[in-house]
Amino acid sequence: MSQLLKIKDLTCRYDNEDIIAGLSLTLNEGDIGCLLGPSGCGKSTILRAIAGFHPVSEGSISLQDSVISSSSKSIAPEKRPVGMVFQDYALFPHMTIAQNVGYGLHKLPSQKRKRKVLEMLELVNLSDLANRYPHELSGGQQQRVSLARAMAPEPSLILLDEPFSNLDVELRKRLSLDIRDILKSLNMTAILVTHDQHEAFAMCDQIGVIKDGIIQQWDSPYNLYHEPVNRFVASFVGQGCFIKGTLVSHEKFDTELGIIEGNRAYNWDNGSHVDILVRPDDVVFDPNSSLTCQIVSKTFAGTSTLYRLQLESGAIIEGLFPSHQDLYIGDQINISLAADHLIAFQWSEPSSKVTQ
Ligand SMILES: Nc1ncnc2c1ncn2[C@@H]1O[C@H](COP(=O)(O)OP(=O)(O)OP(=O)(O)O)[C@@H](O)[C@H]1O
Repeated sequence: MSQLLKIKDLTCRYDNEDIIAGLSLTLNEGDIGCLLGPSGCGKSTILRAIAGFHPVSEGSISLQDSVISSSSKSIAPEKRPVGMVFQDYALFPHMTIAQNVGYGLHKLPSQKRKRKVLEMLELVNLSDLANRYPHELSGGQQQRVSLARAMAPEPSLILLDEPFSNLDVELRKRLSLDIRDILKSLNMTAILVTHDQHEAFAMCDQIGVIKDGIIQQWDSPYNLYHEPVNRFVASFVGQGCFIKGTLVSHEKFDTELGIIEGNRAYNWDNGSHVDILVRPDDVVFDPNSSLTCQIVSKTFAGTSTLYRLQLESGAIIEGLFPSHQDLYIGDQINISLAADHLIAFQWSEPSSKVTQ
C-alpha cells in the first residue's frame, strides 16, 4: 500500500505559542486515520493545516509525495485534492440536496455532473430526497449529504471534523459504521477528528492519540489498547486500573494477584516498583482460583456487566463478565488474571484509577 499523506515534524502556532509541536505521521491510501484527544489538544488545528486553513510554522505536509504545506510553501485550500465534512454539516440552505452534492462539480459537463450526483446520492442512500432542502432532512441525513458533497469531486483525502457530535448516541454509532463502509467501498483515504474513542475504534485503521499538541502514539486500535506506550495513552484509551507490583524477572511481576507474567520483557532492575495496567477484560470470574475480592459496584451493559472489585489491599480493579453471571454487590468472588499483553510503567505514586 502506498503512503498517501505524510506529515513530517509539523509545528503550528497561534500567537507565537506552539499548538502542535513536531508531529509526524503517515497514512496509507485507503486507510481511515483518526486524531483522538481531549478538548484543546490541537486536533482541529492539524486538520485545518492539512486543509490549508492554518499556516505551517515548521515541518511539512505532503499528499501523494508532493508538499502542500511547509513554512515556505502553501497550496491554496481550494487547489488541494481534499474534501471536508464539518460538525455542523455546513450545507447551503437555499440549495436542494442534489445541488449541494453537485456544488464542487461545476467544471463537469452537465450530463456527467447529473450522473455523478445521482451516483453519490445512491451511495449515501438518499436518492429519494434529491429535491428536498437541508432543513427538511434529519441530522444524520444532512451529514450523509455533506459526505456525498465532499466525495463527489473525487478528492484524494477526506477530512471529517467531529462529524457525529451533533447526533444522538445510537445514530452516531450507526452512522460511523455506515460512513466507514462508504469510504471503504470507494477506497477513500480519510482522517477523522474526534474525542470519542468508541467512534475512533469503530471507524479507523490508525489512531493518533494527541496530548498538548504532541502525538503520543500513532498506531492501530488493537495496539493502542494492548500496547499503550505511556500512561496517558493507557488512561485515555479503554478502561483499566493500575495495581502495584515489583519486577522479579524481565517478564514477571509480584503483585497482590500473585506472580503475573506477560509476553513483553522490561529491562528494569529486579525489585523495581511498577504500576501494572489491568483491563476489565483481563479479569476472569474463576471459582477455582484462590484470589478473592469483593464486588463494590456493577454496571449492566447488555451482554456483559462491568464490576468494580476491591482487592484485599483496598485497591480497586474492574472486571467485565458475561451478564448471565449475575453477581451481587457485596459478594466475595474468586478471580484470576488472563493478561498476555502485560503493560507496566515504572512509577512511585499510589496506584490510581485510569478509567475515563
Ligand atoms: N484562533 C485561535 N487563536 C489562538 N488560539 C487558538 C485559536 N484557535 C485555537 N486555539 C488554541 O489552540 C489549541 C488547540 O485548539 P484546537 O481547536 O486545535 O483543539 P481541539 O483538540 O480540536 O479541541 P476541541 O476538541 O475542543 O475542538 C487550544 O488551546 C485553543 O485554545
